[in-house]
Amino acid sequence: MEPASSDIIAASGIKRTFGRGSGAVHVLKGVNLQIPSQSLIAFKGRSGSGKTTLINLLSALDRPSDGSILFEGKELSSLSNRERDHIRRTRMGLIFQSFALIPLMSAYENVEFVLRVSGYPASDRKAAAIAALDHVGLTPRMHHRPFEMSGGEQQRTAIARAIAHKPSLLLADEPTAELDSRTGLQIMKVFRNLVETAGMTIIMTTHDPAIMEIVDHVYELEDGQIVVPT
Ligand SMILES: Nc1ncnc2c1ncn2[C@@H]1O[C@H](COP(=O)(O)OP(=O)(O)OP(=O)(O)O)[C@@H](O)[C@H]1O
Repeated sequence: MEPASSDIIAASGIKRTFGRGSGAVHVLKGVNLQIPSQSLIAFKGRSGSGKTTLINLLSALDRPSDGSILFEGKELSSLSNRERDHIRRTRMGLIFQSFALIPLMSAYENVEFVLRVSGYPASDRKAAAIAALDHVGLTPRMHHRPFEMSGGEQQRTAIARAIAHKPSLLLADEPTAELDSRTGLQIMKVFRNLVETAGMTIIMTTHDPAIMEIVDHVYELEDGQIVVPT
């Protein structure tokens, strides 16, 4: 199938093998994917099926052993490391299961700090951090440090940090795994709002059937390939 211009990601024949020779592990064996812009997508699959490996490839943290990944029409593997870093820092946001916040900094400082180290213009940093925290409903808690916040608030801080530079793609590896189901659904509301109001595309991994019910598409990884999208 030809990639449609409205696809933010078009990947074909992606393979990823770790190791060599008799010790080689063939994790992805020819994954094809087309992700429409402004959609909320989940990858599912048993533990070890390659979800994190795929997220690392789509976010240009890793390179495929074979195959092509077009992100906003650009072939990621043809770019230098510097160009890939630039795309990741400007067009993508990453969120992890463990939040990964800096403990001694407030929510606001956590967001502002990441803008600072990624070279975001100094004159716009304060406004961008405040807008991102507002987007996830954290304005009242922005001067609290992580240990003074609930798990859901900490994850919303991590989301604010990932969206403050206004990326087009948000990649989230198990973002609700450490949260109870009610809080997990609140995070999904934040994601849905980002898709609807900020026009982002969100790709997440999950094991939670309740979450698979509320995303736009679920892709299942099995035996190194994507099986029937639902
Ligand atoms: N750098 C690496 N070197 C060798 N093997 C690796 C490497 N990274 C991942 N693997 C292997 O690839 C397979 C897929 O791992 P991956 O973390 O992508 O699975 P997953 O679907 O995200 O699992 P989980 O649901 O448990 O997080 C596993 O067998 C893992 O051991």
